[in-house]
This record gives sequence, C-alpha cells and structure tokens, in this order.
Amino acid sequence: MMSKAITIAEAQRYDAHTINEIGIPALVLMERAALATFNNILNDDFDLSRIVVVAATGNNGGDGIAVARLLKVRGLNVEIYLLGDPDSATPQTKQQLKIADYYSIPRITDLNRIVNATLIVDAIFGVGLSRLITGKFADAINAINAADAKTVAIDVPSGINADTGDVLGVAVVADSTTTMAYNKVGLLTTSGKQHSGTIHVADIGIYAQDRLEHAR
Ligand SMILES: NC(=O)C1=CN([C@@H]2O[C@H](COP(=O)(O)OP(=O)(O)OC[C@H]3O[C@@H](n4cnc5c(N)ncnc54)[C@H](O)[C@@H]3O)[C@@H](O)[C@H]2O)[C@H](O)CC1
Ligand SMILES: [K+]
Repeated sequence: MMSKAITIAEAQRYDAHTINEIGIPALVLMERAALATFNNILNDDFDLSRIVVVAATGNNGGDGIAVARLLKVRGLNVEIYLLGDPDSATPQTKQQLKIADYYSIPRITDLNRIVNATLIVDAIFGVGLSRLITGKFADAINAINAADAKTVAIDVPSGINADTGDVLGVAVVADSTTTMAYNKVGLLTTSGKQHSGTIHVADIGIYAQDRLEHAR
C-alpha cells in the first residue's frame, strides 16, 4: 500500500484540527501514541531488562513518559531521564509526569544509565524540533548513540528535521520509529531513513480528511 507522508506544518494542522475542531482531547491522542509505541516495543524482540526513556518536556516527551508508565504497569524495569525544566512542560506532559510519579518510576540523572540500558526510548524531540541541538540535549543523544542498547524513537528520531531529514547538530540513530498518523517527509530522505530504522506508522485517530463519509 502506498502510504502518504506529511510535513511538520501538516502534522501540526491535523493535530490542532483533531483537538480543537473535532474535540478529541490531547491527552487521548497522547495515550494512543503511547499505546502504539508500547505495542510495537512488545511485538519486537528487544531485551526489556533495563529500559530507559529519555524525554524532554514537549509533547514528544509526554508520549515517552506515558510509554514508561505502560511498561512499568506491565512489571518492567523502566527509568526516566528527563531533560529540561518540568515546570515549563506542556500541560499534557506535566500530567504524564504526575502519573509517572504516582507509579514511582525512578528519574535518573546519570548518563551512564543510558549507556548501560538494554532498550532506550527516544522521546526528546518530535515535530517540534526547531533549532540546533546543543548542551545537555546533545550529551543525551550522544549517550543514546554510544549505548549498545536497541533504540526506539517516538514520532521522529530526535535531531532529525521531519521536513528535510537534516541532522540539527546531532541525531538519534534508532532501530525503529513509531511515527504518528502518517509518515513524515523528512524520514523518507537518505538521512531520515538512516536514523529511523524500521518505521511503524501508528493510527492514533488523526486524519488528513475528516472521515464523515463513514458516519453517514
Ligand atoms: N499535539 C498533540 O496533541 C499530539 C502530539 N504528539 C506528540 O507531540 C510531538 C510534538 O510535540 P511538541 O510539544 O509540539 O514538540 P516537541 O515535543 O517535538 O518539542 C518541542 C519542545 O522542544 C523545544 N526545542 C525545540 N528544539 C530544541 C532544541 N534544539 N534544543 C532544546 N529545546 C528545543 C521547544 O522549545 C519545545 O519546548 C509530536 O512529535 C508527537 O510525538 C502526539 O503523538 C499526540 C498528539
Ligand atoms: K523522538
């Protein structure tokens, strides 16, 4: 089947339409994104003995923190490496952090725990990446790439511009990427493919066109 690929602007427009016009709450979309990623993780052949979710405070991070909770509730050993100030997280991501705290998911600050993980979930940046990556964000991506662990990216491998496939300084090299709603144009480029690994497109209830015909 031919699958459509969309730009960052389209992804943002379809998200906003689904939330604001249709009325599906952002947290519901986030839960579906997390469930799709979680199911892809369980269906693959990964060593799940030491899982680290590396998350920033945008909605991509929120997806990842929700994945951490789904894994934890399954009884798996999962830790969160959080980048950025939780006080400036998006409302959805703040809610995910609160839920993760309820389940006592450890928050780690030592990059060595990333390097020694068996599976890494990359939830640093998705379609919101807007500038060159430096500092602690770059350090975390370098640690992910230095690890022997398999790496699963959420939506876009962090550091890849989802329109052009360009590396904005440094980018995660993933074994697989669960991308939401549609593939992204930048993931079809040579660089995009090299960083995404196997791409799974997840239906999370966001569509380019309203499916009103099914309702008649
Ligand atoms: N909108 C939805 O309801 C859904 C979104 N999903 C997921 O969310 C991301 C997009 O989330 P958004 O908050 O718009 O952006 P990001 O999380 O990708 O990142 C934005 C965040 O990062 C900062 N930032 C950007 N570039 C840099 C940089 N180089 N260094 C440091 N910080 C940077 C920026 O300022 C923001 O704070 C999407 O990809 C999906 O994963 C859902 O899946 C569900 C629906
Ligand atoms: K990501």
